[in-house]
Amino acid sequence: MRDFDYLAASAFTQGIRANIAYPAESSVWPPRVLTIAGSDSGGGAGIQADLKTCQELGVFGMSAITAVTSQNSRGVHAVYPMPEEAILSQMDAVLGDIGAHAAKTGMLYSKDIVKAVASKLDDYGVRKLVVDPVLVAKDGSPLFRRDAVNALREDLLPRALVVTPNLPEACELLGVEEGTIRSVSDMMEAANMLLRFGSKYVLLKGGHLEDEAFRGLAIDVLAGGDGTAGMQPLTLSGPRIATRHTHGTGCSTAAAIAAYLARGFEMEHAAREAKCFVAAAIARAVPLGGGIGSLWHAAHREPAHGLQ
Ligand SMILES: Nc1ncnc2c1ncn2[C@@H]1O[C@H](COP(=O)(O)OP(=O)(O)O)[C@@H](O)[C@H]1O
Ligand SMILES: Cc1ncc(COP(=O)(O)O)c(N)n1
Repeated sequence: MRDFDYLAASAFTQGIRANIAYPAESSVWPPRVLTIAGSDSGGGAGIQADLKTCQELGVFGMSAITAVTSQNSRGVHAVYPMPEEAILSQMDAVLGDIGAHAAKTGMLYSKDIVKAVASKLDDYGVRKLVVDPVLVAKDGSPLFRRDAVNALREDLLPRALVVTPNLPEACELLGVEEGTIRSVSDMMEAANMLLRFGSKYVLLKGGHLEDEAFRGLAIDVLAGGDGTAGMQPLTLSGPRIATRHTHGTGCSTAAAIAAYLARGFEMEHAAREAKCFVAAAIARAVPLGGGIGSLWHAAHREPAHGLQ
């Protein structure tokens, strides 16, 4: 089997090939996703990654920018948070007119921004909410103020359909030392503990996991669902691609989940398809700049993947 041939079997690619017939009503088609996140001038993460992902996955992407970052493959040079008023005004403009079938939050930076966004999402009754609790960039630069963590826990997670932390973010949310989650079984325990903050699902991403027993694999854990808190979570696993060019993996995963949810997929299906989409984009990552290169979002439709 050629690398990533397995992607050809995904429901999404089959759907694209078969030209999925969407219902004609404009309230349903095209499916729409609002991303509420920071701008990454380097084009690899944040709003830029989210909108590329939406376009690739057949949904109409819209944005409310929470902060402008001057960023490239080597790191974050500066962060300019937007005034809350400007963020809420973007959300009103989009949600009050075009509407969104799902929303995704990324970099929210401060307690005040988290609280304001949470309350605005309530006003519009956005139910399919994917919260990516973005805290640090791949080079380790902080993308949040410390006061945002508690607000994420108390104000946003209870409203989320799914929260998608990586391992350091999960430790921060749980208030344990970074590096505490060291194995897949630690991930399962942590994912169940994160459910206590009130999201319906937790997708704990294992890109940072260094578990010798699972070398060669990139494993995520999905916990939650109807009445399943405390039960054994699911593992979603795929080959670990040997590359350092992973700028934008987290944003693209959360945006892809939002896109699939907007298209009507159930959570497990959306998470599995998102993982396949991101795996292809990592396999074809572009080593632009002198640091950590970015994903290539069009990879899933390239002939090399047997998808056309
Ligand atoms: N080298 C890799 N090969 C394959 N999949 C990866 C790799 N690194 C991360 N992933 C996957 O990419 C997604 C994002 O994971 P992660 O890197 O943990 O998030 P973040 O970008 O927020 O730090 C997860 O589904 C994870 O399993
Ligand atoms: C504006 C912004 N938002 C999020 C990230 C995290 O990126 P990643 O997806 O690699 O964790 C980033 N570097 N910049």
